[in-house]
Order: sequence, then structure tokens, then C-alpha cells
Amino acid sequence: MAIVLGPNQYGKAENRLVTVSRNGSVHTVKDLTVSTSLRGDLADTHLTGDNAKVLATDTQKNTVYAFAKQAPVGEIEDFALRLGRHFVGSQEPITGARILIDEHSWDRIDGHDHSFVQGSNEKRTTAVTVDGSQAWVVSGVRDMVVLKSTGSEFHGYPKDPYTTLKETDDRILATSVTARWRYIGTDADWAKSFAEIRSIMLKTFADKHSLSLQQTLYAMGEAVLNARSEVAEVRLSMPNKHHFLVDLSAFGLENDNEVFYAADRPYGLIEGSILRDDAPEAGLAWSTLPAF
Ligand SMILES: O=c1[nH]c(=O)c2[nH]c(=O)[nH]c2[nH]1
Repeated sequence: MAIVLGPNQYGKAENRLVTVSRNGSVHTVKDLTVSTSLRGDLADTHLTGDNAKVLATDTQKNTVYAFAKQAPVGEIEDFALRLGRHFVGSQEPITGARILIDEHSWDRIDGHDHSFVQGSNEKRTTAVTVDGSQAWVVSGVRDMVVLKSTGSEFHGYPKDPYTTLKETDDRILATSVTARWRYIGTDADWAKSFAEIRSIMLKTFADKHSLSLQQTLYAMGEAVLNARSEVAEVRLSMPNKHHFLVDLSAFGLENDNEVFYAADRPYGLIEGSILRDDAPEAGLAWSTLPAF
């Protein structure tokens, strides 16, 4: 029996980067959380502590900030590709890089040039993987919270000895969407693609009469793939944010689908991938990302 080193990567996680760009007195802020991870010929440091091939995580952090100064950050996908290709291209032992970026939203305060109010908790995300000269881009959205107050039913499920859930033809449907989509290629119009995919998902959530959150999840992914040829696959993770009707009968009151208890846990967790059957190979696109 021999003990060997398995897959490994290392980097600086969650670098908080804020940039201000100025167009006269009108400022724009970009607020990012950037994580870098490098892979390659890294056995020595693990086995003997020889760090000759280890580009320090501190240097990786500095590179993020220096790159933000040296050229406009631009779209998060482009910034991640630049960083990943730089690490792989400039350090001989480093053969792969994984760059994760979350973009946090700031909204301009009405009519004001340089004051902002933090937006919702929703994040635009990207995960770029570079391996040698190849690269893969998976972008997405996290914590996109949506609710519809009708247009959702749930019935027809098996009733076993432990089933107490009542069937319903009118319930609240609410979820916090984590979506990731895998791009074909590395040169889409990232901003436009993101805006359109987000809007397709919202419209489908709203328009689709839902018989299950699973059906809604599939419809959202399907609509994205039907409309956006640059996307090969969509993965969705959607917690069912249950809203339970409160029993008001003790007070002689009838609850006509008006008063709910918003439970925060436990929650149903509905997850799935929707993809083209002729999609190009995923390669390393999803490697080290959660399955959904
Ligand atoms: O849309 C739903 N899917 C389920 O699988 C499920 N299970 C459950 O208890 N409620 C719901 N709702």
C-alpha cells in the first residue's frame, strides 16, 4: 500500500475588490468577490515543503488588485479569463487555474453622480477554468429570490402512511434561485447574455403555471436554451421556500389563502440540469463546482 497525493489546488479565496471608474463627475462602482485557485506540479510543497513552484496566495491576491488598475475590469467573465490565463501563462509549474467571481449590486441614488445604495442580495457569478490553452466559462446568478402568490398547484403525489401534506390547487410558490449556465466558447457578449438569461428565467417563473417546482425548474432551463444559442447547459438549485396557511379556526376566522407562515427550514430542495443533447463536452467546466 502506498499513500499518494490526490487532486489539489490552492489560492486566495474571497478577495474583496471595489473599483471606481470616473466619467467626469459621474462615477461607477464595481463590487466583486474574487477567488483564485491554481493547479499544477505542486507535489513538492505537499510532500517535502519545497515551495519553489508555489506562487504565493498573497501574490495571487496582489495580482487581482494590480490587474484591476492596469486595465478596466470590464465584465466578470473577461476579468476571470485574464487572471486565469495570466497565472497559467506566467508560471511554468502552474497548468490550470480556477477563478470564481461574484458581483454585488449597487444602485445609483436617484439623480446622484457618486452615491449608491446597496442593491438586493442577488449576485451575478462566474466560474472560469483554464487548463493549458483551453478555457471554460460557467456564469450564473445566486440568491435571486422570487415569489408568485398564485398560479402554483401541488397534488397527485403518493400517499403513504407518513403523508400528511394536503393537496392544493392554489399555493404560494417562492424560491431563491441559484442558476449556473455553461457557455459554448469563451467570447460571448457576457453582459447582454446575462441580462437576457436572467430576464428569461424571471419571465418563465412568472408565466409558467406550476404543477411542481420541478416543472418550473425544467421550464426555466428549457426557455434559456431555446432562446440563447451560446449556452450548452443550465444547472438550477431551487429551495422551495414554503409558505404555510395559518390555521385561524381557533379564533373563528376562515383563512381564505390570505395569511401564511413563511417557514425558513426545513425546505424542499429541487435541483437539476437541463442541457442540449448535442451539447459540446463539458470538459473541466464544472470541475470543483458543486453539482448544482
Ligand atoms: O413543488 C413541489 N415539489 C415537491 O417535490 C414537493 N414536496 C412537497 O412536500 N411539496 C412539494 N412541492
